[in-house]
Amino acid sequence: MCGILAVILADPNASAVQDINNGLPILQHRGQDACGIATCAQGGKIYTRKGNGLCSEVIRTQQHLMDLPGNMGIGHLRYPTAGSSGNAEAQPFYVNSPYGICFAHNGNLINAEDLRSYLDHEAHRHINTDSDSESLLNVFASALQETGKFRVNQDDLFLALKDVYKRAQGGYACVAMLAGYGIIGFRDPYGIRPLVLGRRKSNGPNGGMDFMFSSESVALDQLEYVDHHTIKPGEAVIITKGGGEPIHRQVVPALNWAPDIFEYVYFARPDSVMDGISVYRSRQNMGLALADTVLKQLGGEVVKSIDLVIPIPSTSEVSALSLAQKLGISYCQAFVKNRYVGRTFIMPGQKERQKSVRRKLNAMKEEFKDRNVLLVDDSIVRGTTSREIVNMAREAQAKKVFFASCAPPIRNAHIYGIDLADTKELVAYNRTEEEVAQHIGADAVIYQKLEDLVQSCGALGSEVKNFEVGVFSGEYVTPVQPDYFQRLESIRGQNSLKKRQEAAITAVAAGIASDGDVEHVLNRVRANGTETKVKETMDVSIHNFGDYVDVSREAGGVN
Ligand SMILES: O=P(O)(O)OC[C@H]1O[C@H](OP(=O)(O)OP(=O)(O)O)[C@H](O)[C@@H]1O
Ligand SMILES: NC(=O)CC[C@H](N)C(=O)O
Ligand SMILES: [Mg+2]
Repeated sequence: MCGILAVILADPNASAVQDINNGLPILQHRGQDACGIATCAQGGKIYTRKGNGLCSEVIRTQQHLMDLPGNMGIGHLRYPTAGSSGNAEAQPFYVNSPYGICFAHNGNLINAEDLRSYLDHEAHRHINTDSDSESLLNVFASALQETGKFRVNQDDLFLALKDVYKRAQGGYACVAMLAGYGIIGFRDPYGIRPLVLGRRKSNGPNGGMDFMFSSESVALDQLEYVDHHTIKPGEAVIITKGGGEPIHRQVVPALNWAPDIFEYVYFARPDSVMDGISVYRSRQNMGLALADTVLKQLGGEVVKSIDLVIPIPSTSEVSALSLAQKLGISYCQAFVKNRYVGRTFIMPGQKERQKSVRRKLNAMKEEFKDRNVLLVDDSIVRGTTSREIVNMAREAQAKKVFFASCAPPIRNAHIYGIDLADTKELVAYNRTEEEVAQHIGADAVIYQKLEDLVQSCGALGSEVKNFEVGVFSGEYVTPVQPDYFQRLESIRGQNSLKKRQEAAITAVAAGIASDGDVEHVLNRVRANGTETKVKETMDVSIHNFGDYVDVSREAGGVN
């Protein structure tokens, strides 16, 4: 899952990077691995700064901002999908031909390999990373190159995008910046990934309008961009640097309008409106519907015996409150969150995630002692959070611990940009609900019904009635090649092997461990407690290092 932004200001002397740098932290919950900004100054010169880390780690000083001049630019926050988490895959990507294009993508392509082969054999374009986004940019650039023109116009751009739509399969919401020309936003024909456009009166001497594209409306709200327009499936919008109104075009007919329901369940901020649906309201509805299921599944007597409904901060708070109100049970925020620890699920590396749940959440023991509690979370994915949390409730001497999830059991891969986990890592994979309860140590687990989840979002008066729900149902909104899942698993396997090898080679080269096979080297690194030293030598963030060691442990090599 990623966050994208693009800004173009009416005043040619104004600085777009301010808005981008203020907007990215508002979308930080969408990606914590890497961050980047590219701007374009007068004369068409492009400036970029990107790398691994949070935005505050990548854009650290005033000088960094001053090094990004120009009145238009794009920004990206990365939570990687199937590629790697290396610096080289941080976005925006740039190609110099034709015209100089910068590109930022939220989503995941399910035919990335075919695109690479097309780019290699037919378009003769070199792709330097494993990122599907780099391929997508090059498909666009190649189509644009076909015009053979010295300068392009809007029709050329829309035509090139038609080619992108024809070739790219999967989920994608994208922003692009053409040097000296303007910015573009477009969205896949199924409307899986979100994109919204807003406008603001310019403060510049000549008036006019500033424009911003964003993954979520909350960034537009906070930066005072109004009059929000949801980019429709298959629609593209161009805004040129000369001022003037955005140019909208339905480049290809919409094949559906099925936003990813996981945005409403977990990813988006509650104060965003996506595809006309308030995330906050959808979460309230999830809580109400889940209350009915809890009552049905546990029965009136058991529900009466529950003393407290307790949310797992932060995402489930809205739903847990409406659930508590509907069941007439007291609501208690008995887990307190350390606001300086980020989202745990989107951290790379199981060990890091596990540690972070404890660092992030603290149980107020006196609220649990001798009470029956119903813990509510938005979803149970790997079960990392729920297992730790139930444990903490038990340590605090709760009597009965029930666990309710606003989302149904997750048993399938997410293939459109929210890289949930390898299916085998999903706690509900090949487990019944009772087995999940046992695994996380709860007295019972109550899952939302899929139809109730869909209804919670779909009943909110938007045009959107369909949702992408493949993680729950195994049925995906786009056609998927039959061997795709197999290939996905194999890519994941190769990636984890590559990471283990890199870590082991570094450890040996730095003299931290003596030579041996990969798993033995990593075993020694862990046993000596020299992970940090290897990390420093590798110059990767601490999160990423967690991943190196974890994957080796998951593979059975390190205990
Ligand atoms: O079953 P798991 O694999 O643990 O994943 C699910 C958990 O991860 C997320 O929390 P996270 O800490 O990422 O974010 P939040 O603070 O927004 O709830 C989500 O809200 C669940 O609590
Ligand atoms: N989660 C995303 O949207 C990621 C975008 C892209 N597939 C990447 O890995 O960089
Ligand atoms: Mg959570």
